[in-house]
Amino acid sequence: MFSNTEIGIDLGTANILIYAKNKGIILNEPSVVAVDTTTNQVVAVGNEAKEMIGKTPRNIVPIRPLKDGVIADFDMTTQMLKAFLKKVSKKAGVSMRKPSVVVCTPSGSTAVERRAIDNAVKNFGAKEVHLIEEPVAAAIGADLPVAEPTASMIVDIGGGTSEVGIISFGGVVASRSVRVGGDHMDEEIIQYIKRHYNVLIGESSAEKIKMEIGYALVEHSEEEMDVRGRDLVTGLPKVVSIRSTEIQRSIKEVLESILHAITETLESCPPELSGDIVDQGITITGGGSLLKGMQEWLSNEVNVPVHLAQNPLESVAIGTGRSLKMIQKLQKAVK
Ligand SMILES: Nc1ncnc2c1ncn2[C@@H]1O[C@H](COP(=O)(O)OP(=O)(O)OP(=O)(O)O)[C@@H](O)[C@H]1O
Repeated sequence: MFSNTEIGIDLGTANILIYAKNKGIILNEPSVVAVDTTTNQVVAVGNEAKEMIGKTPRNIVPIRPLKDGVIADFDMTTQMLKAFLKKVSKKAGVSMRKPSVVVCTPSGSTAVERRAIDNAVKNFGAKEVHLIEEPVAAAIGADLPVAEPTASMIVDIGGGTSEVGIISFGGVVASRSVRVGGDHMDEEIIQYIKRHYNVLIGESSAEKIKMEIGYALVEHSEEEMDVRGRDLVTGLPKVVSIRSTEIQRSIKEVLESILHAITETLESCPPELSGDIVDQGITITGGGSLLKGMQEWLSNEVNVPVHLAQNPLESVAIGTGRSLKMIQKLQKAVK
């Protein structure tokens, strides 16, 4: 049924990934656009635009059109999507003649936004466009047996949202979506350092701290890191030394919200499927699953084995691309 190029797009809050059949991931860039406010034109997208954050002249504003799992700026989201599609058609040598496209959208997007994304991709020349739910895409990408009559549980911890789903027979049996993810951990780190040290640090620094010395709520040997920012009292640059236990404390609430979504989903799982989850465990995907200690902490909390997917950052995109074949089987992957 899909005779032309088959493309899967993970339209994430933090990153956008494009997957092409037989080629794999052909684009993986931050979901950022840089806009010239004097002309309202997009001047850069992706990596180039992200590098501009906090460093541009006043008229060039880098924005994240997707925020907290929803499309915050629709016009910019479609412009960004078009720019990326153009880029892959030029660079990756993927023919964009009437591609069949599956897009995984943030769970919080409304029917109007979904329709508009559908239109934006169709305007680009797509022959057909399907939208897919994030947990299903993540589960397919993580090689879980989604079409089997056995329950697979997936937790995708992204930048703006965390999605929990139990899937069986190609359909979602139970799910939860919370608007917390890795980006909120960064925000909490910024606030913590501001409150305790009177120093303001940028988003990129906060993300770096999280990746280097951030831990889920597990015991670990203390680590330290020097952080550069602006002293809020003197206005001058300042370096402070931060400990990993401080970072752990600052992101505790975000972690607990994710855990709460998992326990709620387990509670709403039909009893005959709960046994499968105890046997198979839970698979975690998304950038947030890479936080140190995440696997250990979650399995301790829910008393079920937790596995890290093979390509946690790419699972949704891979699953989105692969789902083209299964699209008719997937109950919820409808236009
Ligand atoms: N090694 C790591 N340790 C901790 N966090 C990480 C690591 N690598 C990436 N992240 C975080 O993962 C998040 C991005 O994850 P991902 O790319 O899966 O999100 P997304 O799909 O764009 O977002 P969403 O699913 O909310 O739309 C960011 O907050 C990033 O800082």
